[in-house]
Amino acid sequence: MLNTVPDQTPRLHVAAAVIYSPEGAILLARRPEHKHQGGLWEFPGGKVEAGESVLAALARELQEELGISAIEAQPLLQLQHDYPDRSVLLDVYSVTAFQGEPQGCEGQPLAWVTRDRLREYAFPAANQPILDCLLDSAAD
Ligand SMILES: Nc1nc2c([nH]c(=O)n2[C@@H]2O[C@H](COP(=O)(O)OP(=O)(O)OP(=O)(O)O)[C@@H](O)[C@H]2O)c(=O)[nH]1
Ligand SMILES: [Mg+2]
Repeated sequence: MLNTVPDQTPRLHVAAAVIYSPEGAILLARRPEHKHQGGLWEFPGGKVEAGESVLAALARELQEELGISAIEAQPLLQLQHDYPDRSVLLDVYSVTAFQGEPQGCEGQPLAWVTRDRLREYAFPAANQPILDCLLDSAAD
């Protein structure tokens, strides 16, 4: 029988957090060199596992990567991006309260960055709509 079903790589579902300090700075983490989009700065987070809710994934990733517990998270935006080697669906939340002091638990460098300095950091291409959103809201 002819195979008429096109090859489809499933879209990777990712939960990511724009984490705010009480002073309003945003936490960035640098992706390890050997990982997808390595060396670029990201909003902490990771893959949603099968059967897991996005918020549960977000909380788990922030605990694993930064050692913090998210207390308040609001949906910010959802976006899709097709890299040559993978397609992602990013579910982005604003985290405005958390418990603990963020640390690079996986050895990743961290930076607290004010919105006016976000442009100085190199991000994966998928992140452009997130940056547009954050920079737009800087106008208010
Ligand atoms: N966390 C995060 N991932 C992003 C961002 N932008 C972006 O394109 N991604 C992509 O989304 C995917 C997230 O994967 P990840 O490497 O964080 O996943 P993970 O924490 O579960 O890591 P693991 O696979 O080593 O367990 C990667 O392909 C990554 O390149 C971002 O701002 N934050
Ligand atoms: Mg991750």
